[in-house]
Amino acid sequence: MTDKITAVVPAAGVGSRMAADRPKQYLLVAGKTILEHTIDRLFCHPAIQRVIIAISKTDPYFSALPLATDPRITLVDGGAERADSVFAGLAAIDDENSWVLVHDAARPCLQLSDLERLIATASLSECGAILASPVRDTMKRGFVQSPDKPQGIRETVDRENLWHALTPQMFKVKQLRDSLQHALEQGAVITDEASALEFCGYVPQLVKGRADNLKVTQPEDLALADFYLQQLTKD
Ligand SMILES: Nc1ccn([C@@H]2O[C@H](COP(=O)(O)OP(=O)(O)OP(=O)(O)O)[C@@H](O)[C@H]2O)c(=O)n1
Ligand SMILES: C[C@](O)(CO)[C@H](O)COP(=O)(O)O
Repeated sequence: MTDKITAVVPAAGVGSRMAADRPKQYLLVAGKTILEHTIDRLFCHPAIQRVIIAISKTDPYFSALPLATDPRITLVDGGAERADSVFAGLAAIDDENSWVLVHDAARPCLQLSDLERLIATASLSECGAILASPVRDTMKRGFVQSPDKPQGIRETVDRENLWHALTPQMFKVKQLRDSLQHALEQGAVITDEASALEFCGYVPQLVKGRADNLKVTQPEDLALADFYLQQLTKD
């Protein structure tokens, strides 16, 4: 079992799809900012003793949070893309043989049971593991018929063994740092940590996670996140 894990939380995004008056990680839900809920969820696990948060260089919000004086928190400057922010977080970890768990600031509803299962699986895996949720809907691939028309259906995608990648995603620091560096240097499009390892030929494992571990992305997600968080505080 893994007794010490560092978490890296990319929180330097602008939340353009949310179209709010501030980045979505600073919107209030169930009495706190989304970022604060996310950090609270991570510290629920005793193995997570340090959280590195990547925030924008011009972030005016973080310093007003109680988190700003939490000794378990380290701040780093985020980058242009999520992968750059994660890479900056990894640079703040000295022990490259230790475990790192990357979790989106925008996923505040993570449950301890999922965190425990991810850690248990990843710590026994050669290539780490990620939380993921099996696709439940019929999946279509669209195509642009013309700029002024809705996309048409190109095909129905076989959803057998198709998953939504979630976070946290957990790996050994060196394996993730080297994979991310190589993939980015090769110009690969990296939207999650596992895709960097895949690019380098590794096979991370999928751990079935709860579908309520949503990434708050657009306005209608706020009410759902509030509902889920209210349920969590009742437990
Ligand atoms: N340059 C970036 C971009 C994103 N993120 C973080 O990565 C997580 C997942 O990204 P996403 O949901 O896409 O957030 P945003 O990029 O802020 O949203 P949008 O794409 O709507 O602008 C978020 O916690 C976000 O803060 C980051 O740390 N650095
Ligand atoms: C990492 C991630 O949460 C996996 O689904 C997701 O890719 C992050 O959101 P983004 O919009 O791709 O940055």
